[in-house]
Amino acid sequence: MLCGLDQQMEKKEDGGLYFMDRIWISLIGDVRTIIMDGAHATRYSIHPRADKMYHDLRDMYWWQGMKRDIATHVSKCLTCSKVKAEHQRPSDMEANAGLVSVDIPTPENYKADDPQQPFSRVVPISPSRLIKYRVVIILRLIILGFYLQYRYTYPVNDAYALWLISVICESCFALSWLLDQLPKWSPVERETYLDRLALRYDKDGVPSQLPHIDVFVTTADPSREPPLVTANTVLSILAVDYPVDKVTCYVSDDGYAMQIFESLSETAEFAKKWVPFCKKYSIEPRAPEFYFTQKIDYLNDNIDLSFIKECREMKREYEELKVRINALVAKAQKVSEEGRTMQDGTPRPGNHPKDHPGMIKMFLGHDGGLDTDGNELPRLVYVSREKRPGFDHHKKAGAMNALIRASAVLTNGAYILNVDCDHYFNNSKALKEAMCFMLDPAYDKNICYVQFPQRFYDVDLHDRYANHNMVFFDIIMKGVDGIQGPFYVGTGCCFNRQALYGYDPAVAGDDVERLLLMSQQSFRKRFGQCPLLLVGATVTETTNTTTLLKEAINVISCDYEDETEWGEEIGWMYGSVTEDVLTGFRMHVRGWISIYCMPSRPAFLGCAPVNLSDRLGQAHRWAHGSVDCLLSRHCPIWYGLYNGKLKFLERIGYINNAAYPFTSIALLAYCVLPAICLLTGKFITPEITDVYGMWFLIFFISILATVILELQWSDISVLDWWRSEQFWVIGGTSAQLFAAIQGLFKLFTKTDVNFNVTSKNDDQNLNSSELYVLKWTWLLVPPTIISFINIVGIVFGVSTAIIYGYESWGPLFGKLLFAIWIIAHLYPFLKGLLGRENGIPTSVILWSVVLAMLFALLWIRVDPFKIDNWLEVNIGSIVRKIYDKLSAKLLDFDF
Ligand SMILES: O=c1ccn([C@@H]2O[C@H](COP(=O)(O)OP(=O)(O)O[C@H]3O[C@H](CO)[C@@H](O)[C@H](O)[C@H]3O)[C@@H](O)[C@H]2O)c(=O)[nH]1
Ligand SMILES: [Mn+2]
Repeated sequence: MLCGLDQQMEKKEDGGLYFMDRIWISLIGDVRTIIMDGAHATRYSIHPRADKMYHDLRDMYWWQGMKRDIATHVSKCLTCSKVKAEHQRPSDMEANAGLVSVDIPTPENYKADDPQQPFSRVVPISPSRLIKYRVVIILRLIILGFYLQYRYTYPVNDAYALWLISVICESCFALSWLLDQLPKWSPVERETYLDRLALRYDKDGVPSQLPHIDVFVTTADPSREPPLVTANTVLSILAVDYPVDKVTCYVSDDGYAMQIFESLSETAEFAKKWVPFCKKYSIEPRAPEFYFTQKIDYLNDNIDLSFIKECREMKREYEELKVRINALVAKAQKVSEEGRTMQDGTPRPGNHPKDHPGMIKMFLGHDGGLDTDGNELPRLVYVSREKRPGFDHHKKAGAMNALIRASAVLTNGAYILNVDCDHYFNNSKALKEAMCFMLDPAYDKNICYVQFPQRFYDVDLHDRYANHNMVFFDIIMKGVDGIQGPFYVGTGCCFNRQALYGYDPAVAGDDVERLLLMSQQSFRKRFGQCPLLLVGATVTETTNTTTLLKEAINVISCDYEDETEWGEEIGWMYGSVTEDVLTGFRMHVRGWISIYCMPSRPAFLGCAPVNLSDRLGQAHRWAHGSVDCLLSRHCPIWYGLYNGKLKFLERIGYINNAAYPFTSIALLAYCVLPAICLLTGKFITPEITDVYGMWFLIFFISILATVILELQWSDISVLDWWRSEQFWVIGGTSAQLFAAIQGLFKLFTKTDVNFNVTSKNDDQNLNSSELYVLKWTWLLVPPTIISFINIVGIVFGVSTAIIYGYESWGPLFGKLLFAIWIIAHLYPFLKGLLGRENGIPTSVILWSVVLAMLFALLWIRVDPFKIDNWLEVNIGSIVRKIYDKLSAKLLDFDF
């Protein structure tokens, strides 16, 4: 269908839309000898691609027909009032139109084992579980209402401020809980049928019908993202289980690093041996570093001897590749010290990561040589977009947009999958998994992207800093998947190119119509000057490579985006460090749906930040991005409210995603409260009455019940949940708090946050000592203070209770629980903070602080100088006492 495009654009004047549609019909007619318009049909029947087109069309329209009926399409095409029937089958339609007799299968001869079955299905979550879950949510909401009402109506008279603050905080938490809870109302899980996909698109013996996919890999900083990590990702892509001529791997290098470029050419050479090896033995994963560190059981009886031999051989080859890449890294370090600067120390122009022309280099592919088995390999393209000082390059989003354009010119895959350089393909069928949704006619081409969960390979055993983020990836994402689809999380996501071009789903289905509707001028204004982009979807096989490369260099230049809609309306969105959520949001507003795909073997595995400072830095960047989003014109509360197609609950999900950093202000206050209570002896509620106790208990049980049921349907462990809870408090009192405050500042001053790339270790045997490496940042201050004052509060509370005697334990109990609850949440933080330096375990330091303070206070207790009135003990008196004691000692001292 797309081939006819050029002719159509030329002939636009003489028929417009009507003309186009006639061609479409005549194509069907052409192959099956039904002629609608003799002249056109003969003209196109000679087209060599006609047969393939017929199949495409049949797939597309017949399946849509199952739902909507082909007749509607035909009537639309013919603009013929004769075919009005909305629900006619092809046979009736023939009679009406008097021209169609295509042998499309009718529902009657549709068989169960027919390959034309849906490629995926929604696996419902057990209804009994779901019903229980929903009932509990509603109950919790009611109980929350009563609880809050009780709190509002019984202020604490002797500590009004404490009460007021705590009630405000609790209301904030209630609101944030609600925002968080609503989108989890109807979670779903999915299952794919790769065999059915293969039956229809990828039959043995016939050329594959699967669409072309461009895979994007981004790398930015060679010192934090070692070339070996990127090389492994690239190898896993080149070896992916997908027709080789239908995959192209683009590597975007924002660091303009020699070592990345050169290691890519080494990687391409190595791929010639690695790819056939992977395919021959169907190994997983196809990233050598991770394959070889798996335990391979050479002693297994069934194992093929030739496999053992080749495997050892490959392993040796890979070790050599590693040596070569490491040598390149070492060389580059030397060069960057000498070569990149001029005599006077200023950077050499044109050869600096922040000042250089665009560069593209193609490896492998058609003319890049064959692998050791004589087969072609997927093409590999290195792209480093132009950088000029003084330009806003828009960080990762800018890099992605440059890639969209370069790939449009060079290969123009209908789908785009993007991964971070450290996220390798752990499941070689990942592309096919995505296609199970993209090509499924049941979705009627309404899918903008298929998102895979982020999984990580190098998280410490206890996942101390909640890197796995299970609550997000296994609960929240499944929840929104049941509404309009998961959020885009920046990596491991397969896009429909049309959606990235900013089209609405309804228009995107019909490329031809779309291109015709858009005048040349508005096209330019939107996409920029590149004529090849203009023709968008045309097959560009005829143009020679040099012209294409020249054009590709043009589209990755700095000023290409001037006065276009890149980053504003189309492509990856600018204006936020977390370009990802915003990009997905724009698509959902346009009415697209997205899909969450969780194959049992994780599709991609990435590298998580190892130590506390990196983790907090990342959480800070995310939170900052969310705040940006909330305060930008893309604020999910308002954006597209009137003419957008965002579903209500999906909107709530996005609002929660953008507003969560602000809860941290309430959280901070709430974490300080227990310490104040302990030190002043006051509390946030009037003395604990039976009514309050009852409401609190019921409320607590309802929280527990929702959590338990949630863990049940989502299948995550209590520990995973607890880690997320802990990190909620840790991140909330540091990263998110700062982001919220900075965001508010940014409203007035125009400062921007940096995209500090998270460092990735290429040695995936995690060095546990690194877990405790700590760089000092301001982010650490608030949680440290909170922990400290709460520990002091506990010590103070306990020791005064000891002083008072046991009657005073009663009222203390609530306060102590409150403080311990906070310390328990901050525990991983304290462990990270105190680290394991010099082999002293954290617990020792913690305990010594606690014991020392206890001891000091006990010492006061047995002090011979008794305080007259014990009942008046408060901070003042204790301090006074210590002071008295010290001064007495000092006075005694014989100078
Ligand atoms: O100017 C830049 C900055 C970053 N990157 C790339 O962006 C990716 C993500 O960076 P990373 O430091 O690994 O951030 P993470 O926090 O681990 O990444 C998560 O969060 C980001 C948004 O903050 C998303 O873009 C990522 O896809 C998502 O995995 C990496 O491949 C970088 O090479 C660029 O290409 N250009
Ligand atoms: Mn990362």
